Amino acid sequence: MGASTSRHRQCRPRQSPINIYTKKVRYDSSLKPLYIYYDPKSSQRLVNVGHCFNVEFEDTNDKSVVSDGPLVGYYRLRQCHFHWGASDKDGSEHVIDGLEYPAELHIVHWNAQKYPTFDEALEHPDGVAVIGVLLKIGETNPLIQSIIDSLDQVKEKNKECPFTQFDLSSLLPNDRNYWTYQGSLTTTPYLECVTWIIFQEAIPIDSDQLQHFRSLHCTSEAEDPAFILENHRAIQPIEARVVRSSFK
Ligand SMILES: COc1ccc([C@H]2OC(=S)NC2=O)c(OC)c1
Ligand SMILES: [Zn+2]
Repeated sequence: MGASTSRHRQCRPRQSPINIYTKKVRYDSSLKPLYIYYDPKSSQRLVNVGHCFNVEFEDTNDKSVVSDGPLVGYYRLRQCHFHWGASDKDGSEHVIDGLEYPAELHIVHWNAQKYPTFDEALEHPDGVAVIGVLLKIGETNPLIQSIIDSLDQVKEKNKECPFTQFDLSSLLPNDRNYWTYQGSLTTTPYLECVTWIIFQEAIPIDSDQLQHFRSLHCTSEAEDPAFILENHRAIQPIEARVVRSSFK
């Protein structure tokens, strides 16, 4: 390989999302059950960030955290958001044995035990922990409906509104079996700072609720309106990584 190509060939060995090929997953008996506690008083606001909407939480204290599982120490809850597709046929970022789900919830936490700020944590391989929850078409989800009922207040990019007393833990699946692997953020700058924890069990959302996500604007009030029809990244090469499971 010529010097010029080697200089330009970017080495990014741990990009996300990936296809989780369950036949190649390795059960790891040393993986502990996850400890997850989210205080509804931590939720603060709903923000349209242009490519999606975030529910943002107070992360100046340790009231809402995840620990154990594959993690060392505790990670503080910062925000959650969804990824979806232009139709119900696709939309999730992670794919299971080639099966795409219609959407995926990301719950973003950072290693506040080791790093002083979220922005600093983004710069380290153990800085961030994201819980991924797959969504499947099913009955109306009342928790997601509580978000949708406020989406009209953040229709345009950069708009935000108060969003308090949100019980995020009620969105988690009952079954806590999970897959875990080392990966990255799934939007630019794709920083390789994420320990991924993907639940095996999907949670329900109905088709009309998904359609509300697609009605959000990726444009500000001052611009001609355009919609966030989809915001999921294509799967990336697994490279030398192995996905571990907490279950046989
Ligand atoms: C500032 O906080 C965040 C949170 C998430 C992401 C993306 O990575 C994952 S995971 N989902 C995404 O949309 C991000 O990308 C720069 C920054
Ligand atoms: Zn995400």
